[in-house]
Amino acid sequence: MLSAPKPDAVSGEDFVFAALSSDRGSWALFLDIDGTLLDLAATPGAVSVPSSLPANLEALSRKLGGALALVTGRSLDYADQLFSPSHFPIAGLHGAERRDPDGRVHKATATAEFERLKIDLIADTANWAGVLIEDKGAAVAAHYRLAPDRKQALEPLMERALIRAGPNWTIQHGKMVIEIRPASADKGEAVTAFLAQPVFAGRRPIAIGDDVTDEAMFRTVNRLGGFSIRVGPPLPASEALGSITSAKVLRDVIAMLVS
Ligand SMILES: O=P(O)(O)OC[C@H]1O[C@H](O[C@H]2O[C@H](CO)[C@@H](O)[C@H](O)[C@H]2O)[C@H](O)[C@@H](O)[C@@H]1O
Ligand SMILES: [Mg+2]
Repeated sequence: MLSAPKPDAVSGEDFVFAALSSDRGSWALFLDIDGTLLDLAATPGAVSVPSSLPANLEALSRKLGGALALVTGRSLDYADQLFSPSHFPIAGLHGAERRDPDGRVHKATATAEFERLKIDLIADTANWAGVLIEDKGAAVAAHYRLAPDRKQALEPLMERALIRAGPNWTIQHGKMVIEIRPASADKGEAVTAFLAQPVFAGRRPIAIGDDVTDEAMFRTVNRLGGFSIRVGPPLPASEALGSITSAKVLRDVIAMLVS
Protein backbone atom coordinates (compact mmCIF):
# COMPACT_ATOMS: atom_id res chain seq x y z
CA MET A 1 0.00 0.00 0.00
CA LEU A 2 1.46 3.38 -1.00
CA SER A 3 1.79 5.99 1.72
CA ALA A 4 2.98 9.57 2.00
CA PRO A 5 6.29 10.53 0.36
CA LYS A 6 9.42 10.75 2.51
CA PRO A 7 9.89 14.46 3.26
CA ASP A 8 13.69 14.23 3.43
CA ALA A 9 14.35 12.14 0.31
CA VAL A 10 17.37 13.26 -1.71
CA SER A 11 17.04 13.90 -5.46
CA GLY A 12 18.48 10.73 -6.93
CA GLU A 13 19.17 12.30 -10.31
CA ASP A 14 21.17 15.15 -8.75
CA PHE A 15 23.13 12.67 -6.64
CA VAL A 16 23.95 10.33 -9.55
CA PHE A 17 24.87 13.17 -11.87
CA ALA A 18 27.14 14.87 -9.31
CA ALA A 19 28.81 11.66 -8.13
CA LEU A 20 29.43 10.13 -11.54
CA SER A 21 30.47 13.26 -13.37
CA SER A 22 33.14 14.27 -10.85
CA ASP A 23 34.41 11.23 -9.01
CA ARG A 24 34.10 8.24 -11.34
CA GLY A 25 36.94 6.25 -9.85
CA SER A 26 35.18 6.00 -6.50
CA TRP A 27 31.80 4.59 -7.45
CA ALA A 28 30.28 1.33 -8.65
CA LEU A 29 26.79 1.30 -10.16
CA PHE A 30 24.19 -1.47 -9.73
CA LEU A 31 21.09 -1.11 -11.91
CA ASP A 32 17.79 -2.94 -11.83
CA ILE A 33 16.14 -3.41 -15.23
CA ASP A 34 12.31 -3.46 -15.22
CA GLY A 35 10.81 -0.24 -13.90
CA THR A 36 14.31 1.27 -13.47
CA LEU A 37 16.11 1.28 -16.83
CA LEU A 38 12.99 0.25 -18.77
CA ASP A 39 9.42 1.51 -18.52
CA LEU A 40 7.02 -1.11 -17.26
CA ALA A 41 4.88 -2.77 -19.94
CA ALA A 42 1.70 -4.83 -19.94
CA THR A 43 3.59 -8.13 -20.23
CA PRO A 44 7.25 -9.21 -19.72
CA GLY A 45 7.75 -9.61 -23.47
CA ALA A 46 6.31 -6.21 -24.33
CA VAL A 47 9.12 -4.10 -22.86
CA SER A 48 10.95 -1.80 -25.20
CA VAL A 49 14.66 -1.06 -24.93
CA PRO A 50 15.39 2.41 -26.33
CA SER A 51 17.94 1.98 -29.11
CA SER A 52 20.48 4.32 -27.47
CA LEU A 53 20.37 2.64 -24.05
CA PRO A 54 22.80 -0.31 -24.48
CA ALA A 55 25.48 1.94 -26.02
CA ASN A 56 24.96 4.61 -23.35
CA LEU A 57 25.32 1.99 -20.61
CA GLU A 58 28.49 0.69 -22.26
CA ALA A 59 29.92 4.22 -22.39
CA LEU A 60 29.06 4.79 -18.74
CA SER A 61 30.57 1.43 -17.81
CA ARG A 62 33.81 2.44 -19.55
CA LYS A 63 33.88 5.71 -17.61
CA LEU A 64 33.45 3.68 -14.40
CA GLY A 65 36.30 1.34 -15.30
CA GLY A 66 33.78 -1.46 -15.86
CA ALA A 67 32.19 -1.09 -12.41
CA LEU A 68 28.60 -1.25 -13.67
CA ALA A 69 26.37 -4.30 -13.26
CA LEU A 70 22.74 -5.12 -14.01
CA VAL A 71 20.90 -6.76 -11.10
CA THR A 72 17.55 -8.13 -12.18
CA GLY A 73 14.75 -10.56 -11.47
CA ARG A 74 14.85 -11.63 -15.12
CA SER A 75 16.78 -14.70 -16.12
CA LEU A 76 20.35 -13.89 -17.05
CA ASP A 77 19.85 -15.10 -20.64
CA TYR A 78 16.69 -13.06 -21.22
CA ALA A 79 18.25 -9.91 -19.77
CA ASP A 80 21.30 -10.39 -21.99
CA GLN A 81 19.03 -10.58 -25.05
CA LEU A 82 17.33 -7.34 -24.05
CA PHE A 83 20.64 -5.45 -24.09
CA SER A 84 22.29 -7.35 -26.95
CA PRO A 85 24.91 -6.90 -28.33
CA SER A 86 26.11 -5.33 -25.05
CA HIS A 87 27.18 -7.73 -22.28
CA PHE A 88 27.47 -6.35 -18.77
CA PRO A 89 28.32 -8.09 -15.51
CA ILE A 90 24.86 -9.22 -14.47
CA ALA A 91 22.92 -10.91 -11.68
CA GLY A 92 19.67 -12.65 -12.68
CA LEU A 93 16.79 -14.33 -10.86
CA HIS A 94 16.99 -11.71 -8.09
CA GLY A 95 20.62 -12.59 -7.33
CA ALA A 96 20.62 -16.37 -7.77
CA GLU A 97 22.43 -16.25 -11.14
CA ARG A 98 25.48 -14.17 -11.93
CA ARG A 99 27.99 -13.45 -14.68
CA ASP A 100 31.12 -11.88 -13.22
CA PRO A 101 33.30 -9.27 -14.97
CA ASP A 102 35.76 -12.03 -15.93
CA GLY A 103 32.96 -13.90 -17.72
CA ARG A 104 32.48 -16.66 -15.14
CA VAL A 105 28.81 -17.69 -15.00
CA HIS A 106 27.04 -19.01 -11.90
CA LYS A 107 23.69 -20.54 -12.86
CA ALA A 108 20.85 -21.78 -10.69
CA THR A 109 19.34 -25.13 -11.66
CA ALA A 110 15.78 -26.37 -11.52
CA THR A 111 14.97 -29.78 -10.02
CA ALA A 112 12.72 -32.27 -11.84
CA GLU A 113 9.96 -31.40 -9.36
CA PHE A 114 10.42 -27.71 -10.13
CA GLU A 115 10.05 -28.43 -13.85
CA ARG A 116 6.82 -30.34 -13.13
CA LEU A 117 5.36 -27.63 -10.91
CA LYS A 118 5.94 -25.01 -13.65
CA ILE A 119 3.97 -27.19 -16.09
CA ASP A 120 1.19 -27.57 -13.51
CA LEU A 121 1.05 -23.81 -12.88
CA ILE A 122 0.59 -23.20 -16.60
CA ALA A 123 -2.17 -25.84 -16.74
CA ASP A 124 -3.89 -24.60 -13.55
CA THR A 125 -4.09 -21.03 -14.85
CA ALA A 126 -4.78 -21.83 -18.51
CA ASN A 127 -8.34 -20.52 -18.25
CA TRP A 128 -7.50 -17.52 -16.07
CA ALA A 129 -7.67 -14.77 -18.71
CA GLY A 130 -4.93 -12.22 -18.23
CA VAL A 131 -2.74 -14.39 -15.97
CA LEU A 132 0.65 -15.14 -17.48
CA ILE A 133 3.15 -17.69 -16.18
CA GLU A 134 6.76 -16.76 -17.01
CA ASP A 135 9.15 -19.71 -17.02
CA LYS A 136 12.57 -18.45 -16.00
CA GLY A 137 14.36 -21.77 -15.61
CA ALA A 138 15.06 -22.06 -11.89
CA ALA A 139 12.35 -19.49 -11.12
CA VAL A 140 8.78 -18.93 -12.16
CA ALA A 141 6.64 -15.79 -12.13
CA ALA A 142 2.84 -15.54 -12.08
CA HIS A 143 1.88 -12.17 -13.58
CA TYR A 144 -1.54 -10.63 -12.95
CA ARG A 145 -1.07 -7.09 -14.38
CA LEU A 146 -3.78 -7.85 -16.97
CA ALA A 147 -6.05 -9.50 -14.39
CA PRO A 148 -5.58 -7.77 -11.00
CA ASP A 149 -8.58 -9.61 -9.53
CA ARG A 150 -6.66 -12.90 -9.84
CA LYS A 151 -4.07 -11.91 -7.22
CA GLN A 152 -6.05 -13.47 -4.38
CA ALA A 153 -6.41 -16.78 -6.18
CA LEU A 154 -2.77 -16.81 -7.28
CA GLU A 155 -1.42 -16.38 -3.74
CA PRO A 156 -2.49 -19.81 -2.40
CA LEU A 157 -1.61 -21.44 -5.74
CA MET A 158 1.94 -20.08 -5.51
CA GLU A 159 2.20 -20.97 -1.79
CA ARG A 160 1.34 -24.58 -2.64
CA ALA A 161 3.83 -24.56 -5.52
CA LEU A 162 6.50 -23.26 -3.13
CA ILE A 163 5.90 -26.21 -0.81
CA ARG A 164 6.45 -28.54 -3.77
CA ALA A 165 9.61 -26.64 -4.75
CA GLY A 166 11.11 -27.21 -1.32
CA PRO A 167 13.30 -25.22 1.07
CA ASN A 168 15.76 -24.03 -1.59
CA TRP A 169 13.15 -21.70 -3.09
CA THR A 170 11.25 -18.71 -1.70
CA ILE A 171 8.36 -16.42 -2.64
CA GLN A 172 9.21 -13.04 -4.14
CA HIS A 173 6.47 -10.43 -4.43
CA GLY A 174 6.77 -7.68 -7.02
CA LYS A 175 4.79 -5.31 -9.17
CA MET A 176 1.66 -7.24 -10.21
CA VAL A 177 3.61 -10.48 -9.91
CA ILE A 178 4.19 -13.35 -7.48
CA GLU A 179 7.37 -15.33 -8.10
CA ILE A 180 9.10 -18.43 -6.78
CA ARG A 181 12.85 -17.85 -6.91
CA PRO A 182 15.90 -19.69 -5.60
CA ALA A 183 16.58 -18.77 -1.97
CA SER A 184 20.33 -19.09 -2.50
CA ALA A 185 20.97 -15.34 -2.90
CA ASP A 186 19.09 -12.05 -3.02
CA LYS A 187 20.04 -8.85 -4.84
CA GLY A 188 21.98 -7.60 -1.81
CA GLU A 189 24.15 -10.72 -1.83
CA ALA A 190 24.71 -10.32 -5.57
CA VAL A 191 25.98 -6.76 -4.98
CA THR A 192 28.28 -8.07 -2.23
CA ALA A 193 29.63 -10.75 -4.59
CA PHE A 194 30.37 -8.16 -7.31
CA LEU A 195 32.09 -5.85 -4.82
CA ALA A 196 34.50 -8.67 -3.91
CA GLN A 197 35.85 -8.68 -7.47
CA PRO A 198 38.76 -6.56 -8.71
CA VAL A 199 36.74 -4.35 -11.07
CA PHE A 200 34.37 -3.31 -8.28
CA ALA A 201 36.56 -3.68 -5.18
CA GLY A 202 37.17 -0.57 -3.06
CA ARG A 203 34.40 1.42 -4.74
CA ARG A 204 31.32 2.86 -3.02
CA PRO A 205 28.17 1.25 -4.43
CA ILE A 206 25.16 3.10 -5.82
CA ALA A 207 22.10 0.86 -6.27
CA ILE A 208 19.06 1.96 -8.27
CA GLY A 209 15.83 -0.06 -8.29
CA ASP A 210 12.07 0.26 -8.15
CA ASP A 211 10.56 -2.72 -6.34
CA VAL A 212 10.44 -4.85 -3.19
CA THR A 213 13.27 -7.10 -4.43
CA ASP A 214 15.58 -4.06 -4.67
CA GLU A 215 15.28 -3.34 -0.94
CA ALA A 216 17.88 -6.08 -0.32
CA MET A 217 20.46 -4.20 -2.40
CA PHE A 218 19.41 -0.87 -0.87
CA ARG A 219 20.14 -2.27 2.62
CA THR A 220 23.50 -3.62 1.43
CA VAL A 221 24.74 -0.40 -0.17
CA ASN A 222 23.49 1.72 2.76
CA ARG A 223 25.41 -0.51 5.19
CA LEU A 224 28.55 -0.20 3.04
CA GLY A 225 28.41 3.62 2.97
CA GLY A 226 27.03 3.79 -0.55
CA PHE A 227 23.82 5.32 -1.84
CA SER A 228 20.44 3.79 -2.72
CA ILE A 229 17.86 5.23 -5.08
CA ARG A 230 14.29 4.19 -5.69
CA VAL A 231 12.68 4.93 -9.06
CA GLY A 232 9.19 6.24 -8.38
CA PRO A 233 7.79 8.27 -5.51
CA PRO A 234 9.83 8.15 -2.28
CA LEU A 235 8.17 5.75 0.16
CA PRO A 236 8.55 5.64 3.96
CA ALA A 237 8.51 1.84 3.67
CA SER A 238 11.58 1.88 1.41
CA GLU A 239 15.13 1.99 2.71
CA ALA A 240 16.28 3.94 -0.35
CA LEU A 241 18.03 7.18 0.55
CA GLY A 242 16.96 9.02 -2.58
CA SER A 243 14.49 8.80 -5.43
CA ILE A 244 14.31 9.36 -9.18
CA THR A 245 10.93 10.18 -10.71
CA SER A 246 10.90 7.68 -13.56
CA ALA A 247 12.91 5.29 -15.71
CA LYS A 248 12.96 7.94 -18.43
CA VAL A 249 14.58 10.46 -16.08
CA LEU A 250 17.24 7.88 -15.18
CA ARG A 251 17.90 7.16 -18.87
CA ASP A 252 18.23 10.91 -19.50
CA VAL A 253 20.75 11.23 -16.65
CA ILE A 254 22.77 8.32 -18.10
CA ALA A 255 22.69 9.96 -21.56
CA MET A 256 23.91 13.26 -20.09
CA LEU A 257 26.73 11.51 -18.24
CA VAL A 258 28.11 10.02 -21.46
CA SER A 259 27.47 12.93 -23.83
O1 LIG B 1 14.35 -6.91 -11.02
P1 LIG B 1 13.76 -6.39 -12.29
O2 LIG B 1 14.75 -6.20 -13.38
O3 LIG B 1 12.94 -5.16 -12.08
O4 LIG B 1 12.75 -7.53 -12.75
C1 LIG B 1 11.56 -7.74 -11.99
C2 LIG B 1 10.57 -8.52 -12.81
O5 LIG B 1 10.37 -7.76 -14.00
C3 LIG B 1 9.49 -8.31 -14.98
O6 LIG B 1 8.15 -8.16 -14.53
C4 LIG B 1 7.81 -6.79 -14.35
O7 LIG B 1 7.94 -6.09 -15.59
C5 LIG B 1 7.04 -6.49 -16.64
C6 LIG B 1 7.40 -5.72 -17.89
O8 LIG B 1 7.34 -4.34 -17.65
C7 LIG B 1 5.61 -6.23 -16.16
O9 LIG B 1 4.69 -6.64 -17.17
C8 LIG B 1 5.36 -7.00 -14.86
O10 LIG B 1 4.07 -6.67 -14.36
C9 LIG B 1 6.39 -6.64 -13.81
O11 LIG B 1 6.24 -7.44 -12.64
C10 LIG B 1 9.84 -9.74 -15.30
O12 LIG B 1 8.86 -10.30 -16.13
C11 LIG B 1 10.08 -10.58 -14.07
O13 LIG B 1 10.60 -11.84 -14.45
C12 LIG B 1 11.11 -9.89 -13.18
O14 LIG B 1 11.35 -10.64 -12.00
MG1 LIG C 1 12.52 -3.48 -11.18
